[in-house]
Amino acid sequence: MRTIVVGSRQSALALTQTGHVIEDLNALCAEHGLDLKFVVKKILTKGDRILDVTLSKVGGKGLFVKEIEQAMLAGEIDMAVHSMKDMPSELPEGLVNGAVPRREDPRDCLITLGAKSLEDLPSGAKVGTSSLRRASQIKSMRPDLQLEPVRGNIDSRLRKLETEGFDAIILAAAGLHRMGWKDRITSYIPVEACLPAVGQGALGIECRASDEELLALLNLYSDRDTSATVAAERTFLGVLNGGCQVPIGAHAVWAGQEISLTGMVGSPDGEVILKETLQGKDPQKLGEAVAASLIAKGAEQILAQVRG
Ligand SMILES: NCc1[nH]cc(CCC(=O)O)c1CC(=O)O
Repeated sequence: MRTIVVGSRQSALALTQTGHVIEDLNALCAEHGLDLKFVVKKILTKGDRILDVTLSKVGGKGLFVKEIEQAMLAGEIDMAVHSMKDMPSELPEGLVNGAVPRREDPRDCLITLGAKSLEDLPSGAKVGTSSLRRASQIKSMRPDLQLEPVRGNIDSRLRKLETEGFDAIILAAAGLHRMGWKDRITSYIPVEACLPAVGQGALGIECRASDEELLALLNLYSDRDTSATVAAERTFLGVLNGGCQVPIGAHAVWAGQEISLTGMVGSPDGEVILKETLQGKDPQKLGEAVAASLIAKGAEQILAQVRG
């Protein structure tokens, strides 16, 4: 019997996601007669240590994954579960994304103290989000709202809704669903109104490229439909050279025999929202085509202003 050491960040969401994946993998092992056991090892990442500083100022992609990847390359851990949204586009030599399990709800959602929906919020209401993508799209619908940064893990953001005078905050539905906190959600924001972050709601499972035994199991776990739609979204983001600190959104779904990908680049004030939807069979070509279309509409000028 081999023991697989699963590295995880210490946040409640990371530990919960890791726990869910281990449950699924245990079930798959039982079903396929595989003799593997999983244990969790907590890792403190740079992103967790500086959560209260302005993350975008510290910069650098993959603030949450670097330490985990180093531990994996050193053989201290064997695999790690990441939110696809936080996963850098390039993995270090020797590591691979072994599985993209079936996606959770990709939408953003609103958690309010009183209002029933975004439309229902009074003029001037204070809405918490640190995401330029969310701020841009919400401002374009409701320029009268006051958007303010709110940092921290989802549990501390929910607390801040009450302690820091917000009327509402916006979070990814997937995180709340996984935590079992569905009842905190006031309303879901349709993807047509607010395109999610690339990969939102999806997980990626990283392991060493040489770990054939684990890769065989992860291959059974991976969801082909989610893999392809997330690949289209990530190609789109890669062409625009975006991380999570830029006002870029994308969402891909299967529409019959093809993938339909919508991409968005917006100005932080919400005055310009560029969008394109295209269909295609090849995730890479589709991601590139949607990015090319937005570049033709002026996406690079908007992004250059944001990057400063
Ligand atoms: N940026 C932080 C982050 N990374 C992943 C999730 C949870 C949802 C997901 O899997 O996309 C969240 C919280 C949020 O944005 O509300």
